[in-house]
Parts: sequence; C-alpha cells; structure tokens
Amino acid sequence: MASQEVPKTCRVILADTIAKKLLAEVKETLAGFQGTAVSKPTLAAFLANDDPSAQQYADWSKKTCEENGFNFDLRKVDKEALEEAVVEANNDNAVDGMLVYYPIWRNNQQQDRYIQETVALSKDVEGLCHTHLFNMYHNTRFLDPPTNQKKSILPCTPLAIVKTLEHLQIYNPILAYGNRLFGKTITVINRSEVNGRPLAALLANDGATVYSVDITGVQVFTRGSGIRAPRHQVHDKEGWALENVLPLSDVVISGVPSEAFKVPTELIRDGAVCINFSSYRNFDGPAIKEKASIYVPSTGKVTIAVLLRNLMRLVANRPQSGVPTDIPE
Ligand SMILES: NC(=O)C1=CN([C@@H]2O[C@H](COP(=O)(O)OP(=O)(O)OC[C@H]3O[C@@H](n4cnc5c(N)ncnc54)[C@H](O)[C@@H]3O)[C@@H](O)[C@H]2O)C=CC1
Ligand SMILES: Nc1nc(=O)c2c([nH]1)NC[C@@H]1CN(c3ccc(C(=O)N[C@@H](CCC(=O)O)C(=O)O)cc3)C=[N+]21
Repeated sequence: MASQEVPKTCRVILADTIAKKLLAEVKETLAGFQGTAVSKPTLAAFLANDDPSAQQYADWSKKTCEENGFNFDLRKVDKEALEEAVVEANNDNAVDGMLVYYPIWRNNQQQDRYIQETVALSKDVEGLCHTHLFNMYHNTRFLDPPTNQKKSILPCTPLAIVKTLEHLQIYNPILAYGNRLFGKTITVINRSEVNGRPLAALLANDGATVYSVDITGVQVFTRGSGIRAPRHQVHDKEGWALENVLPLSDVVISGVPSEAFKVPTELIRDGAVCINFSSYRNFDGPAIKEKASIYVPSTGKVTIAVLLRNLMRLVANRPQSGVPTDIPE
C-alpha cells in the first residue's frame, strides 16, 4: 500500500481570528452594562508624538472601539501640554480609561515614565502604572486584598500574547490554572519595560522557562526549582545569545522595532511556534513557513481587543458604576 505523504504545512494564524473571538466576549460583557450610567465606556487616547505607527494604531483603535460600542476620544496634544491634559482626564468623569502613545521623549525615558505615573490608577487601561506592574511582577491579581473585588490590570500587549498562546493551545488546559505553561521553553526577543519584560514575567509565572533576549544579552525567567514558587526568578546568562536559546525553544516571540532585524530561521527548531508583535516583520516570510508549525505574523488586533476588555474592567472596578463585576479573565 502506497504510503500517503503528509503535507508539510505551517499554519498561519491571523490576529483577526483571535481578536474576533475576544470581541465576541467583549460584546457579551458590554451587554451587561446596558441600563447603567456607563452603557458606552469612553477611552481617551493621547497622541503627543509624530510616530506614524502610533497614529496608525490609534486609527485602528478608534475603528474597533466604535464598531464595538465604545467611545474613542483621540486627543492630539503638544508634548509640553501632555501632563496637564492627562491630569484633566484623570478628573473628568466622562473618561473611563486612557492611554498615552509612547515613546514621547525619545532621549528621555524618565520623562515618559513620569507621564505613565501621572495617569490615575483607576484609568490606567494599559496597566503601566507602578501598582499594576508591581502586582503583575508579584503574581498578585487583586488591588484590594483580602476583599478581592477589584482586579489588577495587566499590560495589553503582553496579555494579548498570552491570549494568543491560549488560542494556539500552548497553554495546556489539563494542567492547573497558573501552571499551564509548565515544561514549555519560550524565547522573547525584546525586553522593554512595556512589552518584553512584563511578557517574560507573565509566562514564567505560568510555569514556562523564558529566555528574554535584548541587545545587551540573555536572561532566563523561571519560577525557580520545582513548581511551587509564587513568582518568577531572573538570572543572567553570561555569554549567551540567540544561537544558544533558539534551538531550545518551543515558542519564539519577537518584538524588535527594526526593519533590518530578522530572527535567524536556521536556528529555530523544526515545528516551533513563531509569533511576531513588532510593527516590522521580524520573521523571514517564506522561509519561516518551512520551519514553524504555527506562525502568527502580527498581534495588534488582539492587543486592541484586550484594551477594550481592560477598559470594561476599569469600569467594573468602580463600585459606583453599578455594572456587573464578572468580566471574563
Ligand atoms: N503588537 C502590539 O500590540 C504592539 C506592538 N508594538 C511594537 O513592538 C515593537 C517594540 O516596541 P517597544 O517594546 O516599545 O520598543 P523598545 O524600543 O522600547 O524596545 C525594543 C527592545 O528590543 C530589543 N532589541 C532591539 N534590537 C535588538 C536585536 N537586534 N536583538 C535583540 N533585541 C533587540 C531592545 O534591546 C529592547 O529590549 C515596535 O515595533 C512597536 O511598534 C508595540 C506595542 C504594542
Ligand atoms: N502606550 C502605547 N501602547 C501601544 O500599544 C503602542 C504605543 N504606545 N505606541 C505605538 C505602538 C505601535 N503599536 C502597534 C500596534 C500594533 C501593530 C500591529 O501589529 N499592526 C498590524 C500589522 C501591520 C499592518 O497590518 O500594517 C496588525 O496587527 O494587524 C503595530 C504597532 C502599538 N503601540
């Protein structure tokens, strides 16, 4: 009997597919807000740079908000007027959540950090205020222990990648919640404070061994020996580079903001899962499809769906809003 050749095909999974699933949940949750004072939540977005990718991201966010029953209020302001504009939105009851497009001061990250902290905790839809980040790094889910009514907000892009990995069934539902990446090795290329570092921590907190790569080198994020440690641990891997970690990795996630950068396809394991979150294509299009089992070329649409979910969560965290508090995880 002639043996049937199994076609060697990589599945390309588009962000749109994952986003649609999440937006269906958003719609259902928002239905529960009808008849309250916040039937149509408002997201204010501040654009204070001339970054075309921020403008494009704002345009998509506006479209997605409006198609799904949210107000999107884009406020273009001068850098020097930004702080006061954020303070005004903090005090404006018509604003349910806000985000500021970064980077703003290209040579002064401290000043961007200052603006991140100026956003009120109760309106921080991207989860970038210190308290939200602290809770994420410490694997603490609630803002109000021991009452545990107010959920802490997780950063949008890292959470979107977690949602993507869940969709791809990299999270193993047979395992206990909070341990569903146990046994998985994941490389994250990017260690920025808003994307790569929180992502590495989230994945390690769920049990993965995570190699976090940036231009300075490699760190490994794990839950430590055994599976019981409550939060992740970080160690430097002196002298290590992509060539050491890519061959070990079940999943490769890349977010390098450069046209020229490509993850070296020949170092990636056969059958690895490859996810790009950069606005540039970090994987070499045709070649990666000969290597990867699953390839996700972008995640921006998933990020926007997560943003809307975070916005509903902020509303639900205000007891006076009167909306149901059971926003899906
Ligand atoms: N899909 C989404 O939802 C989002 C996508 N982005 C995109 O993600 C990208 C990254 O954004 P940020 O993290 O804010 O940028 P960033 O400039 O703050 O950080 C870049 C990171 O990549 C590392 N890196 C740069 N070159 C490298 C190389 N050759 N090898 C290894 N590591 C290298 C840097 O060390 C740093 O850790 C951008 O293209 C941005 O537009 C940003 C936010 C959301
Ligand atoms: N506070 C803040 N949060 C952000 O999330 C943030 C920001 N500042 N500053 C600007 C960058 C840029 N950004 C992108 C989002 C999605 C894609 C992306 O992947 N877009 C397309 C792919 C490209 C295309 O179709 O042209 C997609 O997923 O469908 C790219 C870039 C978020 N940003």
